[in-house]
Amino acid sequence: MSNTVEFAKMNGLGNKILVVDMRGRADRVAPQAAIALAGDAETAFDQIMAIHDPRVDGTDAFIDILNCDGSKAQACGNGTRCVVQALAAETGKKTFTFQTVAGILNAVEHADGTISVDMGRPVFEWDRIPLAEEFHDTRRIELQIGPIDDPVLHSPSAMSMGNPHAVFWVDRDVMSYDLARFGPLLENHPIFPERANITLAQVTSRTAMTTRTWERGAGLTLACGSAACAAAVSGARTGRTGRKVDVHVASANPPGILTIEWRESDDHVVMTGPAEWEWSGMLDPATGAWQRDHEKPADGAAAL
Ligand SMILES: N[C@@H](CCC[C@H](N)C(=O)O)C(=O)O
Repeated sequence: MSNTVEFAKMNGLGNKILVVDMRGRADRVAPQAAIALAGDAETAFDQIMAIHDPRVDGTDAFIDILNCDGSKAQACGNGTRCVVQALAAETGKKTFTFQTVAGILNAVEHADGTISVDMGRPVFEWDRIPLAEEFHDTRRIELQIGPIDDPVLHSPSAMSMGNPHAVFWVDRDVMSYDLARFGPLLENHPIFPERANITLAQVTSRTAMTTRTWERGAGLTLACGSAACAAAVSGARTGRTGRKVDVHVASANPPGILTIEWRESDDHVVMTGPAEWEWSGMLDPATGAWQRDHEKPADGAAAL
């Protein structure tokens, strides 16, 4: 293979991530390369996190995020934790500042290996989420699915965490809903002009909830970090929870929790959770051709 770059296959609670090192280059991972990598069982991923040279002073990198359908995403919480783990292993640094199309993100790797990402401020205005119609109060928008007089899901909270989210509040186990069927209909509903990530959330206490997400551009994934942030913020915003919540991601594998705090002091949302390196290799960002390199290092640390 010519024209190759290093990449790492990683995951955040099972959310499949390819961290691709595009530093020192002017091109980007081509959407057709992403689609080819997504279609191969070994490199199948939910998001690519492409690390580019910094574009503004004071940042460590610009991160370009692609979904497995080749579309761009503005935010990816689980993927950002993977980038932090990979760069921390490479550099020994513990704190990072990244630029994404949605803005600047600060992140830190803690001594226990968990990673916190400051995901920024949530956005609630209907035209900035964006929604196609004016809603004065986006804590509960008019949208339902199923029989008109007995909807299966209805009245989600809508918001942007850099990317658009709708959170449906449910009383039953989130795994008991046919999200594979409803997800695509809701993701592509005309109310969401840029599509949306669709989450089911069951609140279990003032400090805990369980979620499951159909991701825009990726479908059913094992975990979604920005959706966990959206669910936690929407829980607090609608009075269902306090501002610090343990989000149990129902389908996560390995099982796990994301702790989300919507800080009163500065309105920022901080997500804390794990990241895991699986293996590394080289890929061609134009075509998606790839080959595997390293086996897992003894200390389990990420390696690009
Ligand atoms: N898995 C991600 C979310 C990725 C982006 C999303 N599919 C979108 O298009 O907005 C996460 O952990 O946040």
